Amino acid sequence: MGKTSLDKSKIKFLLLEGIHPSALEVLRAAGYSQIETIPKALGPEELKEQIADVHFLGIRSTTHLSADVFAQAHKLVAVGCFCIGTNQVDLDAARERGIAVFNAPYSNTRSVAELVLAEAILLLRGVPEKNAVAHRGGWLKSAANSYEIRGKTLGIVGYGSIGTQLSVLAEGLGMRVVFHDVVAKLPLGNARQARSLPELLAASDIVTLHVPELPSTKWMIGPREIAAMKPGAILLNASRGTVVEIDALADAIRSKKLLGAAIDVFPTEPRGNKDEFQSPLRGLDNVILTPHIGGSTMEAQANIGQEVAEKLVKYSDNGTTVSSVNFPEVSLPAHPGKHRLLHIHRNVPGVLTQINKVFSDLQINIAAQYLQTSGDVGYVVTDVDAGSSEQAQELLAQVPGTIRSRVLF
Ligand SMILES: NC(=O)C1=CN([C@@H]2O[C@H](COP(=O)(O)OP(=O)(O)OC[C@H]3O[C@@H](n4cnc5c(N)ncnc54)[C@H](O)[C@@H]3O)[C@@H](O)[C@H]2O)C=CC1
Ligand SMILES: O=C(O)CCC(=O)C(=O)O
Repeated sequence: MGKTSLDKSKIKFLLLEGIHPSALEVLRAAGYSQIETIPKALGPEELKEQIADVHFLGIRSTTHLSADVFAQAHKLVAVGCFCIGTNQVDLDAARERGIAVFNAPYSNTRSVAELVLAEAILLLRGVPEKNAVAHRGGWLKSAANSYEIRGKTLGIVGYGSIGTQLSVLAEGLGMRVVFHDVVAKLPLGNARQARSLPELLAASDIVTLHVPELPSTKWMIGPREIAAMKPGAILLNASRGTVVEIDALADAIRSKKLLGAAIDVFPTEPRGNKDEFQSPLRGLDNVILTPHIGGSTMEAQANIGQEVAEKLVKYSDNGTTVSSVNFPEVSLPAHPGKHRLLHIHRNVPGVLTQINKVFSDLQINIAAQYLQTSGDVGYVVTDVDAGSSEQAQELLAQVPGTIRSRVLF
């Protein structure tokens, strides 16, 4: 891969999936003007065409970036996931091509916790079903199967940023909280950590899922786990669509094993608002179906837009990779009066020696140098006096093991 060293006016951003305008404000304020926005996700073929000349790509949860797609993204420097989850991106393939990936790990967590709690209350009162019946001209005034939330047990699977916030909010409403996590976690308030998933399932009136998409969480809730839940319990999933076997859930709702469910994420989701949503859960009145909007509040989206755009700008302007999810993390100071050479390479012995040989052969004085490695990739940043970088940049790009090099003026 060759060198990348561009004037800001030539750097292209492509923002997909209706990323909040706060991102554009940050990019424009930083001097970037070539910014294209598309309100939906793109399929692989369209994506390959669109990203061929793009330097920075912004996506949310629906755009899949595979090794195959990255193979066509010859100019891509970084990807911003304007969300928490990065399961939609082949992070290893990106790193191997020297493409840094960033996300917003916290900004929408409160929004998810609020939605889940509201859904739990509505489902315990049978509101989705009563509402659907009323829309069809019916009248379902009854206390049967309607319960207060206080005193009920909430089982939280995945006690991370979202799970812990939910724990605190639920206890505020008088709920008991039990959680399951693969890591030992400090229980907040009076919550307690279950010894296993089956123990949580057996103890909970409401089970809510807040795990990332991982091989270990794929189809984590299937027929066996649903059978282990209390009769008349409720299942909430605002994590990832691959965590719950949706046919098993539909069966459990139809057989009345479960009283209701709220599902925000699906194994297959439409790419945009004009595409049809298909699911075996359609038509089941006591299932709340939402179009992956757990994090879709104005507050969360504005914050995410700003946060991720700032990370892209920092990487573009200064080389800083702090909080990248797939890349060696380096925090860099400003470099006034210096040129900054960024070198991404295979993490094999001898590359740093070769890099520094370039500077010594050219008799270039190194003002500062930073190195970090992550797995199979190394990242070396070298500040040199302005005016001496051009020849060095050309020779650095030829160092064996180079993945990508860039110079910042
Ligand atoms: N519906 C929506 O719009 C949104 C969905 N999400 C999803 O929610 C997920 C969770 O978000 P955060 O709480 O911020 O993540 P987090 O990383 O803070 O917490 C996840 C927790 O799950 C635990 N975990 C991992 N594997 C597990 C397993 N097999 N069993 C039990 N626990 C396990 C981890 O140890 C961690 O404590 C995200 O990865 C994302 O996929 C996030 C934001 C919005
Ligand atoms: O808002 C989105 O597009 C995705 C939210 C989400 O699932 C996440 O943040 O991981």
